[in-house]
Amino acid sequence: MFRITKEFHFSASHQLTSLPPDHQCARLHGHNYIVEVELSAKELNEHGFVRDYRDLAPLKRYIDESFDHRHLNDVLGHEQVTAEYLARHFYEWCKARLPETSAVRVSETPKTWAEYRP
Ligand SMILES: Nc1nc2c(c(=O)[nH]1)N=C([C@H](O)[C@H](O)COP(=O)(O)OP(=O)(O)OP(=O)(O)O)CN2
Ligand SMILES: [Zn+2]
Repeated sequence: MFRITKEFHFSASHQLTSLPPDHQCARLHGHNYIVEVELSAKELNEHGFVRDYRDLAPLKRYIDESFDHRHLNDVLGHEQVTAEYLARHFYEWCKARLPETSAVRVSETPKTWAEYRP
């Protein structure tokens, strides 16, 4: 199996309102998010690629236009804007366009990663 990954970066605010009020993430705050998309294939295409990295350009546009410098509770339309839910959201967006999508990871801080891999 061959696997490739590409990272996308954006900055955004969120507020996890279901957490207890003394949890720091119940307050409005922001992160410099990293989204890492993983694509997999048993065989390479005629160019020796799982998929051209350039084919992920629409995801960059989607992130720049809809997520960068926005409030994620508004973007996703719910209050549980966790790294886990973001990873699943981006997985489903990518899978609908790029069938080789096998997982998406999201980082909120330099020490944390959440992954969605069905
Ligand atoms: N499983 C999850 N736990 C937490 C999430 C999440 O999305 N999934 N999100 C948050 C906060 O939004 C934020 O990411 C804070 O994370 P945390 O690692 O607790 O933040 P710190 O950098 O302040 O942690 P230190 O240990 O002080 O470095 C919380 N949990
Ligand atoms: Zn947070």
